[in-house]
Amino acid sequence: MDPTVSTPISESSNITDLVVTNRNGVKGLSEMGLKTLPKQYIQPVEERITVSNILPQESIPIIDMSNWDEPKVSESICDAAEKWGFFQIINHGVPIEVLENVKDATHRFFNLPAEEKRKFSKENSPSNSVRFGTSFSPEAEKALEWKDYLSMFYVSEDEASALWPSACKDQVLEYMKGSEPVIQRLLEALMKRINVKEIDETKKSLLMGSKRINLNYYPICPNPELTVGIGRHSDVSTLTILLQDDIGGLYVRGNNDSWVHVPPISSSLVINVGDALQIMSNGRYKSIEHRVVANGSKNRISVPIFVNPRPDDMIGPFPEVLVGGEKALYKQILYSNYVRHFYKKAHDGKKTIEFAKI
Ligand SMILES: O=C(O)CCC(=O)C(=O)O
Ligand SMILES: [Fe+2]
Repeated sequence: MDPTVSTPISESSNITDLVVTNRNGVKGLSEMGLKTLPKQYIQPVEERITVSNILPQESIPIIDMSNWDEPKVSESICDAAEKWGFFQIINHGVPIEVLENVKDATHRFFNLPAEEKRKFSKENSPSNSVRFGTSFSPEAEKALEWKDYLSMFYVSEDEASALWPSACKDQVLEYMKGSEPVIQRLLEALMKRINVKEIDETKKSLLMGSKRINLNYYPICPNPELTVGIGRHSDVSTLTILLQDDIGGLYVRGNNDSWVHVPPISSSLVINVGDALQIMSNGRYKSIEHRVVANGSKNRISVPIFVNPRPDDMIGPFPEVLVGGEKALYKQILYSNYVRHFYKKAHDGKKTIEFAKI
């Protein structure tokens, strides 16, 4: 072959090697300036977001938490969690500076040279609890997602200080610490409505016994309409606290086949119910499908904290919810088995929860 004629990268079968195996990430691909989307990223038509299935007039609730001890604030939180499973909070008490710092830290990490980020890939990472990767589960996916991520499971402050990337660890830890009071308040309000009057140590473990934080990076995409940033899924958390930048692109399942945009609101946090809370509340609070579009002109970031049970907790509907004779919809399952089931397949809407159904 004439060595001066190189194969256009978009036609190359080496895309998966470049992005996934060699850990350059989709950011590495994006920065090569390719003009068309590689076929590995082309989603089936039904998975793409088009104008025709968006409801522009709808929006998820926005809740002002400045007077969080007033009953009407708790009521709005519970109503939003029951009706939407998704809402935004403002005046939540996490300092703006902490939020800005974690966004800067996210850019700082992803702007590191590929060889620095690769130190945290599956095969190189100093710990199983820190992982740099791309897409969601590339081995199981028919079409890849246009996203890179750094995922960190929180074990302890010491472990985080020693093993998390120095480009972001301090800011990420501050954000996790700063969001603790609001997580506690949200869970207290949600528990009261379902008859759980006190969050004792056992409940605390089930509701917020472990945390995972992800830094998501969605680079500029040549044909955003043909792919997704993240495919349809619900989270496996009890609650997710999501910080997004000012670019937008997160959509939440509305009625029927429609999708509702979550517009960025400066200094707000997006809260959503995850599968674990749906199970514990016996379906009273519902985890809702959501997805992220790819963007043709801007690099987007988001930073979700997944508030989870501990991996070795057994989860199921709380006895307090069933006390009036309500039938349990879900069985008792080991949380780590549930999570394993989630990660071993591609994103597939709300199918994971079938695993827990009676
Ligand atoms: O980037 C977003 O807005 C949402 C991210 C998300 O849904 C997730 O990481 O589970
Ligand atoms: Fe999510």
